[in-house]
Amino acid sequence: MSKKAGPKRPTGPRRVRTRPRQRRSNGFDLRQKAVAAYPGENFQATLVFSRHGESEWNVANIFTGWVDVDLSEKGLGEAKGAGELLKADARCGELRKTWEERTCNLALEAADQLYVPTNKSWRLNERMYGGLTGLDKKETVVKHGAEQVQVWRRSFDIPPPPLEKDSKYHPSNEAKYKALDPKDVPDTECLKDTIARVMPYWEEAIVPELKAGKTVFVAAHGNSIRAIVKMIEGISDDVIPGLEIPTGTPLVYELDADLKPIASPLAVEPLKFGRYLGDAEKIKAAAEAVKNQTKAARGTGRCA
Ligand SMILES: O=C(O)[C@H](O)COP(=O)(O)O
Repeated sequence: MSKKAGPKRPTGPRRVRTRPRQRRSNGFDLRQKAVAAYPGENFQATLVFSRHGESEWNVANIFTGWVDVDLSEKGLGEAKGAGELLKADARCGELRKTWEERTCNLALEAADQLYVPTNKSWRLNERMYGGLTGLDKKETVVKHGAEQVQVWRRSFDIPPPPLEKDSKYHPSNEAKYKALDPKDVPDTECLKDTIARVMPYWEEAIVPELKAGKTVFVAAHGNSIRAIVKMIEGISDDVIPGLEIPTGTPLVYELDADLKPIASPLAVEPLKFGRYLGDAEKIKAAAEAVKNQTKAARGTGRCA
């Protein structure tokens, strides 16, 4: 069968390409890089977490929970630094974030990705610290003892004491939470409670983008990130107390077609799959500093 002549190609001088071929978006190149880096792993998508940059209450060592506080000068720098690291390593396709928008916006601006579609949800908020909200962490140790405070901070299923409904820190007294179903507004939360309210968002707002092969950047909080990471890494209830999340430091997961994490040689215990971007020694020291926020000064028994 003779080939039917296709449409007549316009005659006249051939258009000379005056500009170099437009490079595919970095996203595609980085995706190719990731696919090439994990041959045989059936790479599907990249997931990046970053805890917010250091906040003013982190500096003051105050239990924060759902209270929305500003970033410190150092935290602003950390947020920008996270974006600079992202720029080199992960082209975000989607952004999921909490109400704490400062870190996201600064990070995406530094990564030249302010155009990324964003979505925010209270479900990514920090664990609600209940009756500890607004209290100094070291003074709380002096009052209740280091062991009890460690249980409240890092146990899997033992929450801090509930916060009084009439407290100025109770979310039900904040306009931005007025639309929430009252049953979703906690008086206190343990990590198990945090997981229970983060997971519906993970399934509905993050998984579909990952399944579409997009790089999703989740800017959230120490314990809401611990909640998702526990599930991704398969960390047990008795090991999870040992996981600390430093502020403003991108944590990258490459996921396979079943959204299972691909092991990374750069992962640091108790992580097996996630790799932090940045200086490993600085990151280790920052995670240790989070752990030591409740440590009293050596030998005095008083708070440092
Ligand atoms: O809510 C807070 O105080 C911090 O953001 C997390 O505190 P933690 O490291 O003591 O859990």
